[in-house]
Amino acid sequence: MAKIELNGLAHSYMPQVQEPQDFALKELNHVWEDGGAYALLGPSGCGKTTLLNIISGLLIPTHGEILFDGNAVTKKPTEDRNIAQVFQFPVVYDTMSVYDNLAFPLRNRGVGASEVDGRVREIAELLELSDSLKHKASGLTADAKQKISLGRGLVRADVSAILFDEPLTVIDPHLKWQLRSQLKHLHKRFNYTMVYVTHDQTEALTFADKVVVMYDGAVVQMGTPEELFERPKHTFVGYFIGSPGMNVVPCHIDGDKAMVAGHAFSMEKGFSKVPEGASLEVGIRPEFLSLSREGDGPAVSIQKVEDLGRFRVASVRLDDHEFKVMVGEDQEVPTDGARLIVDPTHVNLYANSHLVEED
Ligand SMILES: Nc1ncnc2c1ncn2[C@@H]1O[C@H](COP(=O)(O)OP(=O)(O)OP(=O)(O)O)[C@@H](O)[C@H]1O
Repeated sequence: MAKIELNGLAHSYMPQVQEPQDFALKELNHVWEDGGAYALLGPSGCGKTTLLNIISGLLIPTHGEILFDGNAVTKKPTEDRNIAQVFQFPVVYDTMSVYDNLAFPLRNRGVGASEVDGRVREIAELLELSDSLKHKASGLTADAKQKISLGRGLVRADVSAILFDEPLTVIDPHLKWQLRSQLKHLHKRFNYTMVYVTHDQTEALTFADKVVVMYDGAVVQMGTPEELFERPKHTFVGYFIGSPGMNVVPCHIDGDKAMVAGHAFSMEKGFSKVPEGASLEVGIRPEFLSLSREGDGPAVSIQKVEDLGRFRVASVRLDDHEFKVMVGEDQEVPTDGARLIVDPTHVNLYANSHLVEED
C-alpha cells in the first residue's frame, strides 16, 4: 500500500479563477500515511468527491500535485494508479457467480489460481459471503451485491490504496453497522491505505483512524475521533461532530473568563493570542454542561427536555442564547431555579470560527 501526499492541491471547475470562492477545493497540504484509514467527512457540496476524484485520477487538479510513495501521479490516468474503488452503488457482473466476481480483479492481473482461491475464500469469509460463492450475482439483494463490490475492492493486496465513495448508502441500517465493523477489522488485518468518503459522522468515526473534516471546499480539521470531539479546531467541526453538536455562542474575554451576555464562564487558562478585532465565540459541548439548583452558575430557564434513551437533552435559555445540556438518566432537571454549571476545562475559544490556542 502507499503513502499519499497532497502538495498544494486545489481545484476549480471554472475555466478562469478569480477569487478564493471559485475553488471547489481550496489549497490542501497533507500526508496520509501508508496503512492509514482516512474518512473524508462533510456536508453535501463541501468538496469530498472532488478530492477523491483527484486521488483516483478522474480529475486533474488546477494546482498542486499528488504523490503515491513519493512518485507523482497527478496526471496519470486511473488505470495507471493501481487503486481499487468502491462506489455508492454495486458494480458487479450479474451473469457471473459471486466467486467469479470476487476473483475477477485478481485474475485480471494474472494471479495464479491457487492464490486467487485462497484470497477469494478469505475475503468471502470476512464479509460473510462464503455460503453464496456459487450463486449467480443476478439473484442477490442490493445489500449482498454491495458486499460483493466491497469484496472486489478489498481482494487485491497489492493496490496503492482503496477508495470508497459512500459505499454503505444503499445498505440496510442493521447490515450497515455490521459492515462498518467488518471494514475496520479488515483494515486492521491487512493494513490497507483507505480513503472513505461519507457525510455520516457515525460511519466516519467508527471506520477511520483519522477523520478529515471538510467544509466549504477546505479541510477544517484532520484528527482522531477523540481530537475532533475534545478540541474542534473550527466551530463547524463542533457543530457537525457530536449529537447534539457543540454549543457555540458569542462572547468577549475578560482575563481568564469568557463573558456571555454579562455572565462569566471560567476557562482556567489564558488566551494572549486572540487576534485583534476578531469575532469571538465560546464552544462548549453539551456533555460538559450540567444543571443544578446550587452553585454560582448563571440562572437559566428550561425550554424543553428530550429523552434520547440513555440520556436526556435539556434546551436551556440564558438571555438570548440557547444551550443544549446532556443530562444522565439518573440526574434531575430542576424545573425552577436552574443554574448552568460549566466544566471550565472543556471551554474552547474561537476567533472568526477558528480555535484560539491557549497559553
Ligand atoms: N463537474 C462539476 N462542474 C462544476 N462544478 C462542480 C462539478 N462537480 C462538483 N462541482 C461543484 O463543486 C463543489 C464540490 O462538489 P463535490 O461533489 O466535490 O462535493 P461533495 O462534498 O462530494 O458533495 P456530495 O456529498 O453531495 O457528493 C460543489 O459546489 C459542486 O456544485
